[in-house]
Parts: sequence; C-alpha cells; structure tokens
Amino acid sequence: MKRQLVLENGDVFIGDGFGSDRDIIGEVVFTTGMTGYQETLSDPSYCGQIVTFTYPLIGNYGINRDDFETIRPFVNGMIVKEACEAPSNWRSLYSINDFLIENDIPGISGIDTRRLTRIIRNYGTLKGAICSAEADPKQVAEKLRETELPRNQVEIVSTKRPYQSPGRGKRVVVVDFGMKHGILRELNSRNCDSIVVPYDTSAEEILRLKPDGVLLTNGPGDPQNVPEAIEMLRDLIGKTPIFGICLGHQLLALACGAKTEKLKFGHRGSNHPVKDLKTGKVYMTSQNHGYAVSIESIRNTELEVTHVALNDGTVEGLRHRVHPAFAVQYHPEASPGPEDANPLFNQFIELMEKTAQRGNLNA
Ligand SMILES: NC(=O)CC[C@H](N)C(=O)O
Repeated sequence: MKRQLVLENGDVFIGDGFGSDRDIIGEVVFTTGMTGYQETLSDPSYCGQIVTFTYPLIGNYGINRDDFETIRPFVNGMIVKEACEAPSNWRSLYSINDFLIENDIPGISGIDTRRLTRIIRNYGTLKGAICSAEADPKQVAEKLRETELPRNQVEIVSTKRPYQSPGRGKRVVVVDFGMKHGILRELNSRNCDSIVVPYDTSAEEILRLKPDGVLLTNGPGDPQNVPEAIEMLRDLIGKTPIFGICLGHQLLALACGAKTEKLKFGHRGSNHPVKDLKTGKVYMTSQNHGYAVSIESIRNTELEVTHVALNDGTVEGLRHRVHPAFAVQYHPEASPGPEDANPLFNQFIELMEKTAQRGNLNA
C-alpha cells in the first residue's frame, strides 16, 4: 500500500507502507548503525521519534528473542530504503513487518534515506508524519508546524513501580528514565543487587534503600522536561556515588548548574569516536542523543569535561571534581554497537568500592 512521509518543511516522500497502517507524527531522526535495528527499535530513548535508518537494507537477520532492550517498543515509526521480507538467521523468529504489526508501529519503505538524511542535516531535526498517500501533503505539513509534540516521554517509559534484580554484590539503585535492558545486564554480570526505581523517586527514598551507588539511565526527550530528577540529584550528589548514562549524564550536569542544548541533528549510530581527555585514547561508541551539555556552561560548575566527541567537539563525558560522580553521553552498554566503553561499568564498581572503603564521599 502506498504511503507518504511528509516533513514540516513541506518535503514529501512516497513509499510503501509496512507494519501498522496507522497515521503517526513524530520527530524524524536518523541513525547510521549498519546493524542493531532490533535494539534501536526497542530503545525507549526513541519514544516519540520516527527513526530513519541510513543503512539501506534493514530486517535481513529478522527479529530474535534475545536482542530486545525493553519488553515493548516506544518508537513512533520507522523509515527505511528496503525492509527485508524474508529474513535469514538461525535466531530469527519473525520479520520486521510482523514485529511492527504486532506492536502497531507504522513503517515506510522505498524511501531515499540518503536524501532524507541530507535534508535533516541541512534543516536540523524536523517533525514528520507517516500517513495515507491520499492525504493533502500541504495540509499535513501545516498541521505538523502547528502541532507541539508531547514532552512527557520519560513518564511514559519509566517503570511505574520499583523492582529488584537481586545479586550478592554492590547494591545499585537504578533510576529508570527509559532504561535499556543492556544496562541491567551489565550490572547483573558484575553481581550487582540492582533496584530499579521510577524516574520521580526522591533522594530520600533512594537513600532509604541503602545504595552503594546510584545509576542514572538513558531516556527520551529533553532533559529539562524532567525537573523532578534534577531536584532529586541536587539532594543526592555527595551522598552516594553516581554514574550517569546519556539522559542521566545530562540530568547530572543540569543538577550541577550546567546547561544543555539541542543539537542540530543529534548523534545516533554505532561508530561515534570519542576522546578520553586524560589518556588521549579514542573509543568508538554507540550513541543516541539529540541534546548535549553545553561546553561553556561547565566553567562555573564543579564539573570537569572528561570526554569529547571527535566529530563536533561536543561534551561526551563529565566528572565531578569534589564528589564521587561521573557520567557519559554515550552508551557503555552498547546494545547495539561497539564495546570499547564497557570498562566504565568496572569504573563505577571501583568508585563504589573506594567510597565504601574510605567511609567518606570526597572523590
Ligand atoms: N539515549 C538517551 O538517553 C538520549 C538522551 C536525550 N533524550 C537526548 O536525546 O539527548
């Protein structure tokens, strides 16, 4: 069935619908990863977004049992050049089309995703709609320009109740802003006793759980839309070791008085080079973010920049100069992507150990 992708700037792409035939709108972003579409589709940080895959063939190894990052996907839609109908892989259970139908998510194929990506790179991230080919694109574009996209994505994706993933090691309270399961897998493999709590849990409630450390997860949307978490962190910094990932990194920065800004078109993909400013080493990292901490805003805070993106010089890692807290804008849990940054989880365990031994919290 012919469907169309309409952008708020008036550009129109005609393609073939797959997955759900619902009409949807969302923020159109692009990801450059050549593999990992299952993890991307199930990463809650994409809540509210329509994801364009720049790699031209998507779905060729199907959808399997193991690679989900959450039980239910929150992505709004999917744009591809070609969606493979006959996947071939020993782990494959069903096709990408079946997966999108099951989850009522629309997809559109046959799109020149290179042209689309160039448009996004020129204009910046745009609102877009996947809708029936019969709709008048001018009217759709006008409606898009008038429509404000929801800002409560974290509330939608965060767990409603606390739960535990038991272990005999360090007790980690994981604040769930839209957690990818890869984070929990990394803590499990280090024997952590993880308690996952909702995004609006107070510092007092977190400390009542007697954590050895707190992990702030990834999550969707603008970090400034989560004031409860910024407030919680202001009370928490200095009382327990903290490790922030992606949205968690941005929230930690805001709580310390730094500022965040929206990037023109974001960083999404599996090969983003990041430089560790202390060692000079460069890591290939998995990334998915549309906002970043403003580098100038760090100056008047107690934070120090530890990592920068080599492509555009933006902040990719921070460390608190006084208290045991550090954070990265990229994904050490990978899933999908390279595992260069995986030792950051060991660094978090070491920070918790050092803090416990020292008996005080000065880093
Ligand atoms: N993956 C994430 O946690 C993304 C953080 C934030 N939503 C951003 O787009 O910048």
